[in-house]
Amino acid sequence: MNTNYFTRKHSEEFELPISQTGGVSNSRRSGSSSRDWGRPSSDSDDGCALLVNSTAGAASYESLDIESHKAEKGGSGKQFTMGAVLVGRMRRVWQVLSERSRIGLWSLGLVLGKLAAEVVYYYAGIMPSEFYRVLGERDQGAFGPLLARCVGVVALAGMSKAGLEYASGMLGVAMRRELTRYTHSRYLQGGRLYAVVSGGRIDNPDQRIAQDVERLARSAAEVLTEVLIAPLLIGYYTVKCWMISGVFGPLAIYGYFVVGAIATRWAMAPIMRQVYRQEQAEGDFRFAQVRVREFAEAIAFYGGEATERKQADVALEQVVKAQQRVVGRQLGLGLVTQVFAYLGSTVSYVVIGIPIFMGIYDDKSGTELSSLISLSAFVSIYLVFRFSSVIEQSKRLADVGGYVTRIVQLWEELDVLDAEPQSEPDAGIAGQISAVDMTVATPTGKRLVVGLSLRVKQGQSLLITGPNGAGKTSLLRTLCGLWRPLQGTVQMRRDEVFFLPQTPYLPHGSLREQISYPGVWAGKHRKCSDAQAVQLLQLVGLEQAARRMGGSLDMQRSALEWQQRLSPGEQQRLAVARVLFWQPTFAALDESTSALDAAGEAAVYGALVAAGITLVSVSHHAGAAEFHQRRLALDGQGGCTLW
Ligand SMILES: Nc1ncnc2c1ncn2[C@@H]1O[C@H](COP(=O)(O)OP(=O)(O)OP(=O)(O)O)[C@@H](O)[C@H]1O
Repeated sequence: MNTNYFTRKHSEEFELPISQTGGVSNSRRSGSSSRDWGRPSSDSDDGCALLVNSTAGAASYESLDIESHKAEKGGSGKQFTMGAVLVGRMRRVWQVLSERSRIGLWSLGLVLGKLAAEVVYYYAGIMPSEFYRVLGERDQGAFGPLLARCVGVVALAGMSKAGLEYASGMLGVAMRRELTRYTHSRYLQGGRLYAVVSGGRIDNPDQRIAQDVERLARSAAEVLTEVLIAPLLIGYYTVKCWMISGVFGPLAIYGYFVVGAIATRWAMAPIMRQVYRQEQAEGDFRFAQVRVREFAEAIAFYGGEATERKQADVALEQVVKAQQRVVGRQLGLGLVTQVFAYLGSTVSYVVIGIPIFMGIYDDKSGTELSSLISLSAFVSIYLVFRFSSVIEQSKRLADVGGYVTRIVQLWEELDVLDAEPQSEPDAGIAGQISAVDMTVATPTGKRLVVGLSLRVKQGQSLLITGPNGAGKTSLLRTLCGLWRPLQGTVQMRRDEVFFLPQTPYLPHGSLREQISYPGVWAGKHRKCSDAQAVQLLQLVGLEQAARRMGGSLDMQRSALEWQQRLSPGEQQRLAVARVLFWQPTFAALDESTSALDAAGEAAVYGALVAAGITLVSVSHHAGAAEFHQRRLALDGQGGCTLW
């Protein structure tokens, strides 16, 4: 939530437009500035007027637009590159992970386990060379113990491999948990969720959190162990190779690796971009599926399945095309990595061939030479294998790069929001909501209410009316701090205003939790007692519905169940019970009783007023007027009348 939308001002700084007795209509006064609008009259200190200085308004909006553009560049503008930006983003992911000790422990355990396993693999690898020797020398006495050793080593190697897979899986899970928790802690706090979702600069944030993080964690856990262990093993096998084949062996293999690395780098670049796009298409596809599920009833009534199928197929095609592009780009990389891996065994024969043809092993017998060739082949093939494994990780690294980009982009967007100056949570004067010279506009820049000044004092409930699309909800959002005014200022105390949208929000939970949602409000943790719950349910006329649902206050139900088992009117009543529970100074009701019958609406408004809650309501129902002292009528042209 962009709480910086408020400018701190004291009430004495207000220069309010005239509000004559009986109200004032909008008056355009070309040529004068908002400061020329005169002083508040003695009996009324607020009013409503159209902004006159439209040039200033336009200039102000321009600057807002540029700001948001800058934010976009800073936030998600930098995308899927292989260069410094990606390295920086990967480092950031690592920082987040390394701050969590469990990740460090798992990684360390995995590296140690992998090293131990490598020792076992080494002994398994030199077995053929020993068999060559024992069989070549027809040493029957040594054959039995060698066979037993071989079975033991192979069993150990199998166990090591299975154990490592387990540890790598657990590391992936731990990484996922930490990355997701970190993202939650930044995304689900202080209005960030709304700002990201309504800002629209980050596609499918839910998919980034639910899917991309999981894929990143899984791939990264596998890549990580390979990459961490590679220098140790490469060093060890380089020395071994040197000892067997002299300096030419390692040199030949290192040269071979450099060529392979360059070819891989070249083949890898396009994949990351495609992985990023595939993830984006996956997110859109999933969103389409969720929407169809959410509106299943409406689609069934309309018989709209055929249209939905067409749209779902279109979304599927996007995913499939993106996936095909990824698979296509992987062909080139696969070719490079496979050729590199298979050519590796040939290189190993070159490595042993050089000292043999140079006559270095001329003194060896046939059996000794066979054993040496076998040992050398193992050592150099293993060295090549280590290099090719590093190169093969690049294939996974391309995926990791795509996932990292999507996740860190979301963090960067949150950084941008964090960097915006924040208003104090208690900005404003207790017991009033006020706006001065305020222009309300949609995020797309459409001006809905221009130059409005008003003050809602405690005990003076305000009813906002106007035709559809006039901007009533937008005005309420601005007064409650969800949107920033395009011009002018809004002052209110966030801990005084409780907002109820037209569509009630009933999350997973018990009836008690529904009443006391969000559980913490205005710095207070509160839980509804049994007696309170019964009283509130009576006040909003929900006793029967509660009985119908089993009468238990603590039975957990899914969000879908709440949606299905309570009618829209009953859901709205339950939401009103929440307001009565929290007893805020102000309740902002955005058509929150639109689904109630007339008697029910009167009863809940009566209960709210009796509880001493000042209402700022949007309603199309004539009956609502008697519960409000003041009225603001929007004309749909940017103007309004207050009386
Ligand atoms: N997030 C948004 N982005 C772009 N335009 C928006 C957004 N929210 C609202 N609008 C536009 O602003 C205008 C006013 O919408 P708003 O919901 O405030 O009207 P309203 O008076 O509450 O309408 P109704 O009586 O139908 O509820 C509409 O044209 C709407 O399309």
